[in-house]
Amino acid sequence: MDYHNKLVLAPMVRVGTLPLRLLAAQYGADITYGEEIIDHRILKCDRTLNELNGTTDFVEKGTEVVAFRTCDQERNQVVFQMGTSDAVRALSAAQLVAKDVAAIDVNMGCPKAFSVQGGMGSALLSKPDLIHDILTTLRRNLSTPVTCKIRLLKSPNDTVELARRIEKTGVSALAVHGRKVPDRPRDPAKWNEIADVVSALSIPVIANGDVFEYNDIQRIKSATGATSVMVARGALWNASIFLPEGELPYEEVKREYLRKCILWDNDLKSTKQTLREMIMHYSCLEFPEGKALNKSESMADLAELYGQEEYYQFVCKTRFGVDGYR
Ligand SMILES: Cc1cc2nc3c(=O)[nH]c(=O)nc-3n(C[C@H](O)[C@H](O)[C@H](O)COP(=O)(O)O)c2cc1C
Repeated sequence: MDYHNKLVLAPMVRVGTLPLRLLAAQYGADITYGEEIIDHRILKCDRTLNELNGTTDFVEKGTEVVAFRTCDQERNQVVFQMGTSDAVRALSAAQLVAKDVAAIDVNMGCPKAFSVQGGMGSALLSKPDLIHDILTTLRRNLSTPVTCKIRLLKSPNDTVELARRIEKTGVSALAVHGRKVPDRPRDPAKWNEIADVVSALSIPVIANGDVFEYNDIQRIKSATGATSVMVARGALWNASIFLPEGELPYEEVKREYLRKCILWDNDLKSTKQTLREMIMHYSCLEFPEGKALNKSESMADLAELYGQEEYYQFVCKTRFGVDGYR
């Protein structure tokens, strides 16, 4: 996988499922990360071919819960991001999905209590030996490219030192979110500290933080010297951010997102959560749309809310040969 000069959809838990990834790709994202999935969880899954959708599903054993869904269309651009705190477990988890994805990424930036208490996410940042162990184990045993995503450490020197150690493991690229662990999303991303990492490394660095419109892509590249740019919230709010000719109207993007959710039979909770995030950015959940969204109990309800009943019926008939839908 080539990490030079790429536009990247960031990993986003609950929202970065197949429809958002395909939508971002349709609008120009070259590489699309899936939401972080914990190694323990993927290890409890069976890999199954879903003939109704044409997808490859990783389904939690004994249930119908899909932990990770992918398809051929994204085979060469989807990155499986994993939460882990153990090299052997990480390898077993990665081996399950490796041949269905373009790369494996390890999340080393998540500051949430759930991750940190499990020794994952940003807890890894203070354990360079464990980072080395996890990344070298993955690298040596997989033919799929391996990367990781970090946050900034307390001082620029600490970040550069860690980034150099990471580079030595042989990872294909390093994504740097330009915030420190205690920083909040509203705190400005420190592009200058990403620049320090870029100048110290030879591997491609993917710069991440505060890209909210297409022009910011060039701005962050110039400010950091990074070859590639990763976008999270900007793409969640309007996935057409990757279009050089300018963003499409948000209403249109939202409808297109829902159509992809219908087509790929996306999880209802994830669909609603993503639509909620979009609405909260542009409007307010207390308005009729938000209230109706919160009340929706099925994909059929969502199709009706957004005037997609015909499309929904068409997909149902094609998939099941009947009008019904799960
Ligand atoms: C809804 C949401 C979910 C996120 N989930 C993940 C995740 O699963 N893994 C991860 O490494 N970062 C996650 N992040 C962090 C983003 O990938 C990104 O690093 C951060 O939002 C900064 O980029 P931005 O300024 O473009 O939003 C998440 C961010 C958001 C907004």
